Amino acid sequence: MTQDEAKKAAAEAALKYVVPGEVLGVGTGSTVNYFIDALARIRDDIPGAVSSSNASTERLKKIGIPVLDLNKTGTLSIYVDGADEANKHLQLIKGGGAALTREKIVAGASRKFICIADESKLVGVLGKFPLPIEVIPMAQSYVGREIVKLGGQPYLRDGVITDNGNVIIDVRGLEILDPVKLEAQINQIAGVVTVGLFAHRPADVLLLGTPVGVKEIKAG
Ligand SMILES: O=C[C@H](O)[C@H](O)[C@H](O)COP(=O)(O)O
Repeated sequence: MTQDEAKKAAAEAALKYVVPGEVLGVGTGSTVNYFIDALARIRDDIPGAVSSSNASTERLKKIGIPVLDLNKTGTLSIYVDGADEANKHLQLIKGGGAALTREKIVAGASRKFICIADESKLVGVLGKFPLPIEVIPMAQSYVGREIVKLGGQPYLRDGVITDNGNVIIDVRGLEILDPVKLEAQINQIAGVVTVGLFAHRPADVLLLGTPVGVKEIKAG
């Protein structure tokens, strides 16, 4: 099984969590793209979706699913999104596609967060994947210096501006032993919009595509 087939299998497995007649939250990335393709088959059951990026918005509109404003929908039943890394507590690193802030907002506004990924994303300790941080442009050097104090090596992601008009700093060299603490520490730095650590609000269900089928891991 290729990595793409594993992503697709995980994405298809998430369909069973979709509540007919209810608006859902949709994340961003190559795994979510498979989920959006799958949603096309049941689009008549879906009144609309809240999207975490301009890219997903375009894709949802193409298959005829209305994209709604989170300020008008209230709490969502489910949010489906991928991850760059996940641990067994379903804490995640996200933001490889620069959509982390809107993703964290929609995840926070949803009752259930279903994470879909291929099995390579499951790790013992988070931090091998460079940790993305969305930063207000004028603060990029300052935030970089503060990250060095925390033991990380900050790299500006070249040529990337987020959907919110900000920059991304990727942090290497962090072994994240206490994700909840590090998330709070980085989010405290002035100029940080948010860090791509989803530890305070981890996923509720992790669907992992493996060669022997989709493995479901639940929180707790
Ligand atoms: O900003 C992007 C998101 O956090 C994605 O969910 C994450 O990068 C995983 O993407 P993919 O499904 O392409 O591996």
